[in-house]
Amino acid sequence: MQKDADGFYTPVPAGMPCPQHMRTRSHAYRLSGQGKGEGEGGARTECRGYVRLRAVSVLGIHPRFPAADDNTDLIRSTFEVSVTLADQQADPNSPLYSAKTFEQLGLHADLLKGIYDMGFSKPSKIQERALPLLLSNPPTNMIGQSQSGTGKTAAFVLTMLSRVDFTKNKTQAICLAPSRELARQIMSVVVAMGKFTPVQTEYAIKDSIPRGTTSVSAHVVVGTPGTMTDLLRRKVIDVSEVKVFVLDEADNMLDQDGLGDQTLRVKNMLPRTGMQIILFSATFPDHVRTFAAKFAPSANKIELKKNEVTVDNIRQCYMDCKNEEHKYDVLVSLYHLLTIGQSIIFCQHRHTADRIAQRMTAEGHKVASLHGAKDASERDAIIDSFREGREKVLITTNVIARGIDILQVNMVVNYDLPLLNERDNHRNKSDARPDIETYIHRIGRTGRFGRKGLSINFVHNKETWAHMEQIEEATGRKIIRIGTDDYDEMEEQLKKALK
Ligand SMILES: Nc1ncnc2c1ncn2[C@@H]1O[C@H](COP(=O)(O)OP(=O)(O)OP(=O)(O)O)[C@@H](O)[C@H]1O
Repeated sequence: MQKDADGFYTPVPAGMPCPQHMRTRSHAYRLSGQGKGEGEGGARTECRGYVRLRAVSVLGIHPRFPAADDNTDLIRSTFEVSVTLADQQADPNSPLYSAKTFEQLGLHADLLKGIYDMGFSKPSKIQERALPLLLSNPPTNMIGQSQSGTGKTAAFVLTMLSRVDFTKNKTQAICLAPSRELARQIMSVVVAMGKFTPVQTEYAIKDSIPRGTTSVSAHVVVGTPGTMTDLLRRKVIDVSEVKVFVLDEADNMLDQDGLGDQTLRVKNMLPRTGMQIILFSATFPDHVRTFAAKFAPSANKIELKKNEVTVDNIRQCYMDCKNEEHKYDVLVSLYHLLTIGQSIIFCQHRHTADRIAQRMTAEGHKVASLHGAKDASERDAIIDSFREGREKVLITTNVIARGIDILQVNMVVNYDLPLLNERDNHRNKSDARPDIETYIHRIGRTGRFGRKGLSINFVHNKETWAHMEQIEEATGRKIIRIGTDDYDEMEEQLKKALK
């Protein structure tokens, strides 16, 4: 296992023996088809790795998620991983479908090497459609929408890397994301895809650049809007040569009730002409679309219809809880199922996440909690530990609702359904409205790139019931009931969902 300067693990080359599982996203991709039940894959790669015997589950699901650092119960596995996404990538109705190869998309040979090294074999639909538009000259802005987990990151990372002139030691591409966790993840993709290029990278996230640094000239800078604004204001980054400006989770980044002001401030400090602006998200609600079109004028647009926004491989369920306290009991009764793969529990407030985590820990369960009130280094340690599979259950807030890509996550629980900002809601609780976009992003933390996933919503009163119905209507997807008192039924339903 190797750590680079930023604390990321260096990808293990395709086809190499695997000493440690789940160390990098790219590597994790190659591994995630291990065992049965993942016959849908397409990228054929193999791994002779270690399998944790203890991971055999009550559901009979194969030990797909080998983990952690203790080697005591690891045995050398001899079976091969063959992730055959081919079926889905061959289905024209799938968001993973493409009629083209990466070669046909006009990418530089060094980037092709990076892509194949990550275990990708064919583009997804968004990559096939967006890349030729993104790479054509003169550069044209892009507003791109595609379902969660369908490969948007690769589309904009390849564009940034394609447009950088590596002979110049100047910042040429800037990417903003709504959370430090997502910025770090995007950077890991830049590093992996740019492995065969001389790309230099830098973060613009809290505590990433030592005080006193006066100049950053890395080719690609990835960060969050607050820190980026600060660095640009202090002229630490010379932006005169910036050619590409990317907003991941663009609807969130442009939302006037969220990060919109800060993002606009960043844009106003970047070159006014000749800069390609790229906006990507799985959701673009109507109230942001108009602003997005102004922010990225004359953009090529790739849009989804409202009923296409969620993917079919995520089974959406709900559990009818008696009251707030019963939600906790139900969560605890689910614990065993939550730890078969990995799971993320979303709460509306930080204090709820902390309280649940403390209670569960006190009762002997192993869970982690992550939210924006924790300091930067603690946040990094928690998400890294979860990514590496050391923690199986992560209790969190909306801070990681978007973008986070951890293939082993097969369950998402909405302990609290997402609500629109309280300031948007009327004081009267019954006027609160569900945050449909956040719901779509939260459940999208599972079911990545064609994998199966399950989301469970806890409803416990008239309001939450009404919110769930509104979500059903807005997404055009049925949410199926799972009983809370019959453990066998619960298990049976979960088994069905993950099959
Ligand atoms: N062409 C490909 N072949 C195989 N795997 C791919 C391909 N493109 C992307 N992936 C993998 O699919 C997963 C999801 O990709 P990514 O995180 O870019 O999704 P996304 O569309 O940005 O999702 P979100 O909307 O949640 O941010 C990642 O693990 C990525 O490595």
